[in-house]
Amino acid sequence: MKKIEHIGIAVKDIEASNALFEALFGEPEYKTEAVESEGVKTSFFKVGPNKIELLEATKEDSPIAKYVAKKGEGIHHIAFDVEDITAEIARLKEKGFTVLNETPKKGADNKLVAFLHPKGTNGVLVELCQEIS
Ligand SMILES: CC[C@@H](C(=O)O)C(=O)SCCNC(=O)CCNC(=O)[C@H](O)C(C)(C)COP(=O)(O)OP(=O)(O)OC[C@H]1O[C@@H](n2cnc3c(N)ncnc32)[C@H](O)[C@@H]1OP(=O)(O)O
Ligand SMILES: [Co+2]
Repeated sequence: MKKIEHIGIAVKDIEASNALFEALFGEPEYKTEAVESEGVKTSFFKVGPNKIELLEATKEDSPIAKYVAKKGEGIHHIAFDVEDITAEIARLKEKGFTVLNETPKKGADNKLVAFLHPKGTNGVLVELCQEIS
């Protein structure tokens, strides 16, 4: 894994949270994108070299809707940048991690993504991200 690609924060109202995080960071979001397959609207902020992803659910069975209903708003996942997501999935499976989608799927911001189950990672939902070239 190369670096943290982004930190994902689950929110109830992305418009209100965009204003809040703009006030916090001093810069507005640089991108917004809906990802239908995950049932989310996202927005992205740059903080120096780091990236924050806000996620609001757009449907009831979205992972974000379930998470907010159970735990409330807050840090939902940590995403790591990887060179070769298919190789990384194979390596982590071999190590005994539970990969939630063995076939990488299209995420936001031009990435292929895969997730590890938080039950196998001390309660942290881990996302792997590979830049689509
Ligand atoms: C925008 C695209 C992409 C990007 O490009 O960046 C994204 O970031 S998409 C983000 C949203 N998508 C996902 O999260 C996909 C992966 N997640 C899942 O497949 C599911 O959420 C899950 C992790 C398998 C949980 O689903 P499910 O079992 O249906 O939900 P439960 O509510 O029953 O949870 C079971 C268990 O897991 C705990 N949990 C759930 N989510 C998290 C989390 N984010 N972090 C830590 N723990 C989590 C939940 O609390 C339950 O625990 P117990 O209550 O102790 O059983
Ligand atoms: Co993410």
